This record gives sequence, structure tokens and C-alpha cells, in this order.
Amino acid sequence: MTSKAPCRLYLITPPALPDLDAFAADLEAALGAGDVGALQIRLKPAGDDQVRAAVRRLLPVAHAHGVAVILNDRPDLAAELGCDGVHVGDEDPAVDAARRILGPDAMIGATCRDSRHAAMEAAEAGADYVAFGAFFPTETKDTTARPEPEILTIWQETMAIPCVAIGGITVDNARPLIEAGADFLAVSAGVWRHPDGPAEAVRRFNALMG
Ligand SMILES: Cc1ncc(COP(=O)(O)OP(=O)(O)O)c(N)n1
Ligand SMILES: Cc1ncsc1CCOP(=O)(O)O
Repeated sequence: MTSKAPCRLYLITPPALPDLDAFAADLEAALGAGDVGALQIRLKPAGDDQVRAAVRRLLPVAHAHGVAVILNDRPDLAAELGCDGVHVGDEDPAVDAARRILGPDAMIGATCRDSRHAAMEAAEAGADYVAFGAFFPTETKDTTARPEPEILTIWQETMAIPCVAIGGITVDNARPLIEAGADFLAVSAGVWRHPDGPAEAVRRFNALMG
């Protein structure tokens, strides 16, 4: 009998980083507080040079903790800047185009909202993970998709690549998603805006996933 790998945290940066050094310090504290599987750099809106500056500042912090860096939306910049992968949605280059740009070893994730059909297509196109959400209300993205946790159970019982749950996830509401079989919880505000700070949030998420 095989048992499922434990759920892991997938951190997403706040959408704007007015003070990169201050955020790098928060990131250092968060990554030092417990297990984190990936960091997505998601800056909206940001010019290419702002994205470059953020990746150059944050990627070494993540890599020093053995954490993979995924860039949102931009396979071209991910390749240029040495990121470990890219996350793409409907308005971005498709999964197969991202693969051509980044090569076979890159981690490519795809937004699938509440659609198993979209997720199957992403998997067929060569995605390394699929992301379902938003499971809860969020101020971090304008989205109306609201899947049930069951979509995670069905996915992880039937498909080989991991599923990421995203959208409004906090220490207080995460448990049903973990129990439903999420391989990763993608979290932004629930960590960076946690009242006791990002490091404490990472500790509490890890305790839930234990
Ligand atoms: C892990 C993860 N899942 C979903 C998204 C949303 O991506 P996208 O649909 O491209 O929307 P924006 O993030 O670009 O607003 C994500 N970034 N990460
Ligand atoms: C990028 C994205 N895609 C769907 S919900 C979401 C926002 C995730 O951020 P938060 O954890 O703050 O809801």
C-alpha cells in the first residue's frame, strides 16, 4: 500500500513589494521557520525591470533554504533569471510554449480554477502541477471560481501530478483542504499578513500538515 506524501506550503509573494529588502527579511524569517516547498514570485502589476530586481533579490534567499522559485506569468523572464519554473494562467503563454522556453527540467504549473477538464488538458500538455481555487474569498486576486475541496480528492486519487489549492487559505481554514488531499497549499495573505507574523504562520501551517 502506498501512502500520500504530506501536504506542503507553496508561498506566493504579496502582489506589490514596495520595499524589497524588508520583504527579503520577512522571507528569510518565514523560510527559516519550517518546511516550504516553493516560492512563487507574483508581482502585479510590475514592469520587467521590477520583476528582475525582485527575482535577483529573493531567489538567493529561497535557494539558500532549498526552496524552488517559480515566477508567475513569464517563462521568458523565468529562463533569463534562472528561476526553477513558471506558473501560467489563461492569459499567459500556454504550458507547452513555457516548456519549449524553459526546457524539460523546469517546474511548470497551470491555473485550473474549478475545472478538472482544464487540469486534464494542462497535465496532457506537460504541466508538473495543477492549481485549483479560489477555495475561499481573497483580496489578492479578482476571481469568481469557487471549487469544492472534493476536486482535490478526485484529482489526487486519479492523477499522477500534484494538485495545489489556492485562494484565501489561512491557518484557520486550511484543514479541509489538507484532508481532501491537496499536495500543496498556495498562500499569500495568510502568511504575509498573519497577525503574529510570517514565521509564526509558517510554523502553524507546518503543524497542521504534520
Ligand atoms: C499556484 C497558483 N495558482 C493559481 C494562480 C493564478 O494564476 P493566473 O490565473 O495566471 O492569475 P495571476 O496570478 O496571474 O493573477 C497562481 N498565480 N498561482
Ligand atoms: C493568485 C491567486 N489565484 C487564485 S486565488 C489567488 C490569490 C492567492 O492569494 P491569497 O492566499 O492571499 O488568497
